[in-house]
Amino acid sequence: MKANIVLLPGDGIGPEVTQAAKAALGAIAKRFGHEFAISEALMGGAAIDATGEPLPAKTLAACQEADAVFLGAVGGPKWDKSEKRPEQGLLAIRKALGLYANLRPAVTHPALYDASPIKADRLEGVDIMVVRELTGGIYFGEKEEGTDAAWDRCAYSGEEVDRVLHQAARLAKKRGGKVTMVDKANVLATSRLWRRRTEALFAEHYPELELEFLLVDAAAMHLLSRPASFDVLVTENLFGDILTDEAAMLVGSLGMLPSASLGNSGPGLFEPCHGSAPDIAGQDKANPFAALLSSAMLLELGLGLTEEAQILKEAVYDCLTQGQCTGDLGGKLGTKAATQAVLARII
Ligand SMILES: NC(=O)C1=CN([C@@H]2O[C@H](COP(=O)(O)OP(=O)(O)OC[C@H]3O[C@@H](n4cnc5c(N)ncnc54)[C@H](O)[C@@H]3O)[C@@H](O)[C@H]2O)C=CC1
Ligand SMILES: CC(C)CC(=O)C(=O)O
Ligand SMILES: [Mg+2]
Repeated sequence: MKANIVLLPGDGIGPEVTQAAKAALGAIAKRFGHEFAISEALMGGAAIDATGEPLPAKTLAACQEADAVFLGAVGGPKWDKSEKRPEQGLLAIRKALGLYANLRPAVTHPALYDASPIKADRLEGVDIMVVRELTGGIYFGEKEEGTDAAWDRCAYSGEEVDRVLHQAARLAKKRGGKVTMVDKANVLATSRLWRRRTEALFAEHYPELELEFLLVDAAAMHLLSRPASFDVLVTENLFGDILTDEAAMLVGSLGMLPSASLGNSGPGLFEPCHGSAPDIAGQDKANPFAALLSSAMLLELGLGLTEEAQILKEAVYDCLTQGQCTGDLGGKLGTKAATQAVLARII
């Protein structure tokens, strides 16, 4: 097949892990005879430096015309005090492409049990699909920032809630048949909206699914004490952001968590859950597997190439089984060598 893929390397370790993704997509294309036109565009801090904007119009236009988009990571101390922030570009592209559902799978693997701070017996069989609402809530509300006071508005419409709930329910039907909805309904009005919409929507459309409600503080605890009891976890933007970094440590490292951001039409955006990791940037230390697993999601969910995605995932997991991984997982390989180990299993 022919596909137009746009890469947004971004900042910090973003370009390092994007190189890994590019190499893997190239290797898959070669093995299966696909023609992937892979191009790169400016995004985040790199784009601010070059153009003054975190998401230049040219970049957005290229993404809108693409079949799929891959993003490394954006941000870093260099831009933390600047008027325009790299992260604004990330929020803007998610909004512009209508990517309201962010799928973040957290799946444990026996080869990584030692890398997790959680006891191995709790990690057996953990396979959680977090569905994070991505274009609403407090990240997108009005804000005011004064020297002595500041506020952020958190707002959701029923429609915004329903569409991501449908996405979560459809996934649960194909998986273990359970949905956990996480909110703070004992305090927040928006959470009470989420709860009412969830009760009504599941009663009407998905009565066959098991439905669980958890308050977010307790959910953070249950994720560690009984992670294997979760199937699909659906939640609002802020809670999903936080809980998925926690879930990454069930797997063993933030460098292991991939994601797919999807809307109703147009290209999906595929990105590791981690940030630009300034503390290890430029040192060949970044774990490229979250980026490679995000590339597998791009192949499967972005381009419909299921077999190709499976080959890439198996290559990553085989490396893990053989201990061929980066330092965050207890391995000895650098980013480039870990990527090569995966590529050697694809060709
Ligand atoms: N999607 C994105 O572009 C995101 C961007 N950010 C931005 O990234 C910058 C740094 O944020 P932090 O809070 O430090 O979060 P971070 O996710 O960049 O790093 C947190 C910790 O995890 C480690 N880590 C992250 N990815 C890793 C990988 N692939 N391999 C090995 N270790 C890895 C880092 O070294 C660091 O110790 C900030 O500017 C933040 O706004 C943060 C999260 C997501
Ligand atoms: C700019 C932030 C919302 C990025 C982030 O932490 C994430 O998407 O996980
Ligand atoms: Mg995050």
